[in-house]
Amino acid sequence: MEVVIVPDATAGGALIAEGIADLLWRKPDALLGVATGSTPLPIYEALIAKVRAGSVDASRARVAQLDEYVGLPAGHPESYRSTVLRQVVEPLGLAADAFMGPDGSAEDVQAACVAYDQALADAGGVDLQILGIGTDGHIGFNEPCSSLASRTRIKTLTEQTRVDNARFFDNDIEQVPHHVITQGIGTILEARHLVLLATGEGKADAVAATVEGPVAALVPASALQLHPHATVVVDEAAASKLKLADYFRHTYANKPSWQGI
Ligand SMILES: N[C@@H]1[C@@H](O)[C@H](O)[C@@H](COP(=O)(O)O)O[C@@H]1O
Repeated sequence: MEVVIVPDATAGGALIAEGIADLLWRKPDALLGVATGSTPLPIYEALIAKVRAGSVDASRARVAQLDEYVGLPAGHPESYRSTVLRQVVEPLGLAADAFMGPDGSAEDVQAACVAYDQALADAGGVDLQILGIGTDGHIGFNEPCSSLASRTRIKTLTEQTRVDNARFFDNDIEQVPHHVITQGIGTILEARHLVLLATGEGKADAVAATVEGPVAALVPASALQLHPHATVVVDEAAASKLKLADYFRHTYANKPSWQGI
């Protein structure tokens, strides 16, 4: 696992967008796994700016959702499908068929989960998966004690996650669904490169447990320790509880420039 400490969220977004640009250069039809929430926005903004400036050609890129609420009406503005379309797919100028996600309004949710895992495999697998992290250490919507081998499936949100996400629903927790579909941790680990961005002091405990704690289902993001190519990008505040922060800084400062993230 590589840990990169950046001054702020903007720098983190720029660094990861550069990594995506390198990937699209090597593989123009790369499948990008995208997370929602506030944290990845600087990544999308930096990538969209590169595309608009003509320095990156994302016209053949494909995008895959990480997770989805269950039971929101189709087209709800806070469904993750609507969010990813608005924040990533449309600004990048991608066609709707370049985008895939689990069907949160399916009658048979379990079948929709199995179908999504299959669709990811049929698409050749995710090349680079962007991840945020919940304050409780969740990735996607894999709440604490999710199996580290889990596949895409339905999950029940913790009260903490519903409180955290209420800001997207008029600060009304009653509007936040209880159930979600999420790529499983086993599914996420199949992506070729995992890139987790965490910013702000509120994520410092979760980051320390993820990076320096034991691999444990209690901290789902700690599964990144099992992946051969995982990059954790954190700002100074999110890095503030890392014991090895100086080592991570030294390592990154001395990294060969050709290596990228
Ligand atoms: N399902 C999403 C996660 O993918 C995201 O990482 C997390 C943190 O969101 P934020 O970046 O807004 O803190 O929120 C939700 O639970």
